[in-house]
Amino acid sequence: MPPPGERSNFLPTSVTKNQHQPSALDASILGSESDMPSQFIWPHHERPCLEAPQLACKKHGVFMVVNHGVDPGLVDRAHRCMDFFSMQLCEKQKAKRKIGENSGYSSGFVGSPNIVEQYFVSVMGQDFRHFGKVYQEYCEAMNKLSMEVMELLGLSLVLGRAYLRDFFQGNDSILRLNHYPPCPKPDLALGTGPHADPTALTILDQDQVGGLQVFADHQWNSLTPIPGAFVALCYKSCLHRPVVNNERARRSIAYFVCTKMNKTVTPATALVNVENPRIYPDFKWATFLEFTQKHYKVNMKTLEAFSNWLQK
Ligand SMILES: O=C(O)CCC(=O)C(=O)O
Ligand SMILES: [Fe+2]
Repeated sequence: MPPPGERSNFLPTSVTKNQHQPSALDASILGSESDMPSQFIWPHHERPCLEAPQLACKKHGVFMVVNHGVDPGLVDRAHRCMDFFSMQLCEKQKAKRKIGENSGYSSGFVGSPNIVEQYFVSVMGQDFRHFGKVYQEYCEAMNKLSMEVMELLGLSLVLGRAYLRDFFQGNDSILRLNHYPPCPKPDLALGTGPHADPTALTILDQDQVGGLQVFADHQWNSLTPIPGAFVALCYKSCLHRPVVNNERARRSIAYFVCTKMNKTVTPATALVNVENPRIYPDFKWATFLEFTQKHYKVNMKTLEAFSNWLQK
């Protein structure tokens, strides 16, 4: 683990859905096709800005998503429902995650219709249907947004708009609600500790308390919350850690985009060549998830460790 260095404020690149700017892709692909029929040319004002995700992913693996169209009222309701954490422990323990299982008190799976709502009702009872409905709706909004981000990432990798969106269609993504109570000795505690998410893309909404730090340019940098903006962590997502403080509780909602459980994860053939040979063997997402839940605590070397484990 890299040693914690100086902390500074870090402003990641922003990406907006409707930024009215020419992009690298516009210039290199559309510009060279002089005889392209007009219906295939992306109207200038609708072209996405690709520099931001390209730069962010190559450099530090984190960018902000603004102008995303997610209802701020829904994000607000999702945060208010986290008052769940103020309930008696015995109440919360009704949803306790069991060893070897992936859903429970602190994480839940999204996939089939109403699975989140049903989950809340089945483990907590009918009184919690409202929570379930809010998080169901939140997951659906995150799923829509994450597929739009996947389109941008696909374009930025010159794979085309559909490639990654199709790859993650019908995904078995995960929602995690994080609650960090105030800590009398914040210097001795570290939220969940430094880690890199093992999933393809994380869309995180942190409240305005602040505490998320990312490791970039050889130091820990605080990611100051921007109202209405989501933090996106992508590809081999950067090392990050939530830190706690001694005054205010802090909350965040993380949506981890995963493929379908039984999907074979394999590199896009268009990206593999002699200069860029493949590094990891094919695997099923379910096997990787099992590895991270039962055999290995995620860190920066998770994929290498998984790859070795698979080939044993
Ligand atoms: O709470 C945060 O800001 C980050 C949470 C996080 O990194 C995670 O849940 O994986
Ligand atoms: Fe994380």
